[in-house]
Amino acid sequence: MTERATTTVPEHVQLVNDTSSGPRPVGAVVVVKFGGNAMVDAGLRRTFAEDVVELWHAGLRPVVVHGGGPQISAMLDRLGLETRFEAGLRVTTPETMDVVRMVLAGRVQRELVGHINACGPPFAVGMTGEDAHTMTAVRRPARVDGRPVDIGLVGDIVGVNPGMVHALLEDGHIPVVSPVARGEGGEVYNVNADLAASALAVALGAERLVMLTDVEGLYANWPHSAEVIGRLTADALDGLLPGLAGGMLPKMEGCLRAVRGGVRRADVLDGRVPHAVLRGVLDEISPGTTVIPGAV
Ligand SMILES: Nc1ncnc2c1ncn2[C@@H]1O[C@H](COP(=O)(O)OP(=O)(O)O)[C@@H](O)[C@H]1O
Ligand SMILES: CC(=O)N[C@@H](CCC(=O)OP(=O)(O)O)C(=O)O
Repeated sequence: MTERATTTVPEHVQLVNDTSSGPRPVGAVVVVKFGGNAMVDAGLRRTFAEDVVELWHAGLRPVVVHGGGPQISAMLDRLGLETRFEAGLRVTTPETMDVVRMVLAGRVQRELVGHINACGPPFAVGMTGEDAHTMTAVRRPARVDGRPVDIGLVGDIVGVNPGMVHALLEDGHIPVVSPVARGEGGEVYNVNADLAASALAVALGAERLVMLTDVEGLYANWPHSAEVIGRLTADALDGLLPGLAGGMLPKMEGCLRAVRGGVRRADVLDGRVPHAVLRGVLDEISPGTTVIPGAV
């Protein structure tokens, strides 16, 4: 039998027992999706981090899922690789997947963790859906004008194991999750961040899902009008989905899946407004689009 190795800590190394955030009872979980378009402004990234920390101090347990579409496209452009979207999802070749993972986990997530930790405690911990097998995905089939199209390594989440996220919350941390998932056979998938946030919210039994984006909310008859739909039920949204396009399609599909999966309320908020998260979560009436469960 092999003996378990023990670690001897040299005297000059101080063991830091960080009790400043520390384990504490887990309050209502709020999953906040921070969209790549709202993230391009450095000032907004800072106020977003302040808000997330403020939510934690208010007794809530925020979990951040971040996007990074514009940042991925900029890197693909620098590398001379093509950017193409179908039904709001990036066509992902194996080469694209490498860039997606590098930008999301190596850059966007790192910066966000740094911003939150500059405002903490509490302190943020970054992870991707691959870590601890948190998110499992299969290849997502896509149809354009009724015809099947190959969008490559785009994943649809089929399983969420929220244990690691719960553990971080219980230890007083703010998890920051990149939307990359693992396939059953170990392959890696690019998951739209709205759909990743939605799946995680359901698995965590979150009270709220908040999606920050670069418009005021869901517009009726977009792009012909910019009239925000303030509040709508899951069934009403279901009826609207086939008429939606672009980035709003996965976002609203994510809201629908969340409220149908038990989340009490999903909001799409204008992330260009400073402190949109704090206002949106703490105020009963949010300025964007609110989706609630139920019939029309
Ligand atoms: N009905 C709609 N209402 C509002 N925005 C829409 C609508 N349909 C498409 N869009 C587009 O969706 C975009 C938001 O989605 P996306 O670019 O994926 O943002 P994010 O990076 O925040 O996820 C808006 O900037 C807008 O161009
Ligand atoms: C499959 C798919 O489209 N994945 C997205 C993941 C990032 C994302 O969703 O970022 P935003 O929230 O900023 O749009 C992408 O590659 O752009």
